[in-house]
Amino acid sequence: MTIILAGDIGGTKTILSLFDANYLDTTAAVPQVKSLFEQIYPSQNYIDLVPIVKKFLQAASQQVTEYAKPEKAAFGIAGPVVNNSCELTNLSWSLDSDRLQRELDISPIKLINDFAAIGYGVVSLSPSDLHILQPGKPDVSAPRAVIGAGTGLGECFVIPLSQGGGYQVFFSEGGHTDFAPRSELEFHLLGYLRELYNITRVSVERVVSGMGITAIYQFLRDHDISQESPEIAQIYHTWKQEIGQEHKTVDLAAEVSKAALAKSDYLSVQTMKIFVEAYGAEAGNLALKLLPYGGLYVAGGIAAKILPLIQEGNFIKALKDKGRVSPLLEQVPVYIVLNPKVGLIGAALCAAQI
Ligand SMILES: Nc1ncnc2c1ncn2[C@@H]1O[C@H](COP(=O)(O)OP(=O)(O)OP(=O)(O)O)[C@@H](O)[C@H]1O
Repeated sequence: MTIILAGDIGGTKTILSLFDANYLDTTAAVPQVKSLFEQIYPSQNYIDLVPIVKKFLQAASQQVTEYAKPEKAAFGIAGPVVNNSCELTNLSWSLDSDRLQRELDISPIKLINDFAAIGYGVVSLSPSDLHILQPGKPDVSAPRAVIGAGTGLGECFVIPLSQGGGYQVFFSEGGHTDFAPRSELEFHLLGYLRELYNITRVSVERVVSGMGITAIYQFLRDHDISQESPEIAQIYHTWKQEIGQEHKTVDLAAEVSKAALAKSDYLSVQTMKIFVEAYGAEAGNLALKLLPYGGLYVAGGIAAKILPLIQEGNFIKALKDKGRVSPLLEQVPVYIVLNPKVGLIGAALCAAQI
């Protein structure tokens, strides 16, 4: 039995899990790890990751019959990871693997970006973890691409290693590439966002993310306020008042998306239509750059929550609407990732490979 510690470290919560990687076969097409014990901790209640891990291992030693001290660990972290160290976005934690290895007496420990962890995780997902949006013609020797809208927009790619099996994940800053409008309405949206944020260049993350949903909603309501429903108006005003506050009582993006799913609010439906199309178009841009015949995986917290809106067809239509090269994209398998633990599983797989 090879015990591995994996973590998904976010500004709000820290999820830790002990995995058994004993039967991990890196030459197998789909590597697997098995979770033995998992706990969730509110990150803000702790001054550092070390006390959380110690508490977790203490609980695991009491509750897991086949408990053994982890041989190695990897943590997917919400923040820029450089040389195995990271200053967390939204937390005062400063993590580096040398210190963690010393204080936790576990070695090696690897720190990776949380979206890169998703990249490690997608290769191991089973069919029930995925919704197939387009079957394409899967080629296991080709790259896989991962895109995911959540608080921001993450993009990475995964390359199968020809020798010895396994995969290598490359993180990217693709979410910060330029938003490219494709219609009159989107050109207006671009101008609106430049004024709203007082910026000259608009990144695609400003549109394809939770923050993007709220911005698109604002754009449409400012364009024609008469269309706003009293229910969403109330949520919008509370959301606006709470900007800059630490404690928030509403999530405007979530409310707009729920109203769009229920088809109960005109502006919300229009907002999500623009969002879904822009998301599909950016997924198509990523696909054109990588030709990921191994699979294009749509991860992140939003996609699975709005699956019926994605299934309506505009996502895949925008993805493939690329002029002369559109037929190339017919062969790309496109999957929506349904398993919210993909990042945690990915961290475990990353640790197993070090
Ligand atoms: N039902 C929903 N529909 C659309 N957007 C939603 C929904 N619920 C939450 N969101 C938005 O999703 C974003 C959070 O995404 P996600 O759950 O992927 O978190 P994350 O990016 O991993 O960040 P963290 O976990 O560190 O907070 C927020 O911007 C939120 O407004």
